[in-house]
Amino acid sequence: MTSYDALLLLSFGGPEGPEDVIPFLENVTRGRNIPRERLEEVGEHYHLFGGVSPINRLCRELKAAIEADFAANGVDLPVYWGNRNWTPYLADTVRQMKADGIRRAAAFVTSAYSGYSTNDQYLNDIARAREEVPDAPEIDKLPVYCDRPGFVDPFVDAAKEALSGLPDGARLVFTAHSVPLSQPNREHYVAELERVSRTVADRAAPGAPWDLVYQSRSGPPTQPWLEPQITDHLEKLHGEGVRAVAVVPVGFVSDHMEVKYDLDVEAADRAAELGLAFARAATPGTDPRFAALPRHLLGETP
Ligand SMILES: CC1=C(CCC(=O)O)c2cc3nc(cc4[nH]c(cc5[nH]c(cc1n2)c(C)c5CCC(=O)O)c(CCC(=O)O)c4C)C(CCC(=O)O)=C3C
Ligand SMILES: [Fe+2]
Repeated sequence: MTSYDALLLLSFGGPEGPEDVIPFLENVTRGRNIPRERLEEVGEHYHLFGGVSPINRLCRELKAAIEADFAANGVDLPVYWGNRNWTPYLADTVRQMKADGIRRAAAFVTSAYSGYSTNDQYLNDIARAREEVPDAPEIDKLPVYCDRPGFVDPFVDAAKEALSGLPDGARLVFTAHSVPLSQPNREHYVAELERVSRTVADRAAPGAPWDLVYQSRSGPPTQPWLEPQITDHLEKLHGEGVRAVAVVPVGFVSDHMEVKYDLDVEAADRAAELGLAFARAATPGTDPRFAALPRHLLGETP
């Protein structure tokens, strides 16, 4: 079905113990203009969870789910996994692929959208890792998949499920990671987020109002980022008489720290203070429809 001889799962990486937290944050923010206080604050989020981000476990589970999907559908390709910011580092994975005789791999990235942070930076990661490995395998990133049923359908079900536990008239609030307004290709990222949010809203709660908001901003306060921030938005909705919100994290593929802290702790606490009923929709995670996406995308490659 394809001329690729491996699939590479490419992700962000996260700490797996308290001693990893600072070195991980240093890796993420190297060469970037992130205030020291923001780093200390984010470090605390990780320490609340024992210094362990869920993201590496989620990647191991997704890798296993993709392998199961391949096996069940007669796709005989090995699956490798590498990260940008923590072990297993991508360059080490590429070195292993080379040692195993892999010549040409397709990369499935744990980010569904166009834009710099969500696409271009992963292309840079691949280029940099390949430069570190003599005679490295070719690696092509699979296409942006935010509009694919394997990504959208699990969110539709999750949005319905979140709404089902809330009183009538609950507002659907879609959320994604904020980025600086100056970030290259930001307009593509935003256009896709709006499109996915509209699709999910139309299917989960036809005709009901919905909003797209942002979370997890960092950077200096003087630098403009995508807004509104979810916590400010919850206050605004409350002021308008909304009494319940279903938050749907369409910007992410799994329940990593930006979801487990910034939504399940920070946004949920703000909602509780306001007296807003709050439900957070699940992310695709290891949904079999999501785990089948790499196979579907590979099926379209020459
Ligand atoms: C668009 C986007 C995604 C979604 C696409 C994708 O999934 O890739 C994403 C995902 C993630 N971001 C993550 C963690 C962090 N991101 C940071 C910083 C930043 N993120 C940015 C954007 C995004 N980030 C930006 C513009 C910055 C500023 C610095 C820079 O321009 O790079 C910082 C530094 C501290 C802070 O400022 O928060 C941390 C620790 C984790 C891991 C979570 C875990 O451990 O479970 C994940 C999945
Ligand atoms: Fe981030």
